[in-house]
Amino acid sequence: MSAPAHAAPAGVVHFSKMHGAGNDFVVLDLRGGLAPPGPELCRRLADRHLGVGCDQILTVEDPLSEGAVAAYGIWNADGSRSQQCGNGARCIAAWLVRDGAAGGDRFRLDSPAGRHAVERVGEDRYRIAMGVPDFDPLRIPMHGFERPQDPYAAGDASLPRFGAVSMGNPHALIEVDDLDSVPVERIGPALQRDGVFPESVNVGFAQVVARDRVRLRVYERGVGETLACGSGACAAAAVLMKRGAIGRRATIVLRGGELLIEWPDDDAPMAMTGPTAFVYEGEWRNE
Ligand SMILES: N[C@@H](CCC[C@H](N)C(=O)O)C(=O)O
Repeated sequence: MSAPAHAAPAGVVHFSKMHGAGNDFVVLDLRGGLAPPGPELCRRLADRHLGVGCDQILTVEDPLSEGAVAAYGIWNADGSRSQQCGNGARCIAAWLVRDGAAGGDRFRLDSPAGRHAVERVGEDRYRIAMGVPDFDPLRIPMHGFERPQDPYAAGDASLPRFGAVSMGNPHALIEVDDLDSVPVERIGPALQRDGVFPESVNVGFAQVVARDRVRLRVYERGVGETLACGSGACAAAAVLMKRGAIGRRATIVLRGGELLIEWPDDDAPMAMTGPTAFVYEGEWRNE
């Protein structure tokens, strides 16, 4: 058995560079019980000038539950951990299919947020069951709106421009009229620092274009604005669908690509379908 990724033999770490709709990843194979990378190694790998460069580091790990083909872990570019990564889930699925470990076009994956049913629906396209969106402020977590009579907790339409939801990770959504003029770089970090979200938050800005089409930008926790955020697309769809602003099947248009989100009803798991891409294979010298 080889040594942990952050103490690899001769300081060499093999990785796959991938992206899903422009959200890019360094993928490390830690199956066989290899130790995960520490925050410092994640920051160095993610550095776009001095490292490989990516939004997230994803680890392929041994399954956590019976029937799953593998589990995956998620680290943001700043070294912090996350519980959910929609674009990452599709890329891990594609990685496992290429590896031969998936065993077919339908399989199950374990993530820190739970188990996901995966379906390969095209050469490089995957559909992932992303779980049931959770609007309970205590579980997002989001302070200040915990009482059941609060309009937010009740899912009331009286707060039409703001919403928050957990997709396993925390998301806030602000609906805007003109996405291109939103000061994403100012509002995103300000909301993340706000004590309302004790574990910080991924901040989405959505412009509804039609009942089945939404433009979205996301200022991600632990990264900054990315070209796409899969869980952010699900979160935006969840807030807008629950409010009735869009239908239950919608295309979310992100800066790096499009994701199809389907949520038949409030109690059903949400499904996200989108692209994956291998960019290159590499070796990182951990010196
Ligand atoms: N880009 C991801 C989300 C990655 C984690 C996020 N930044 C967090 O800290 O929760 C996606 O595609 O969902």
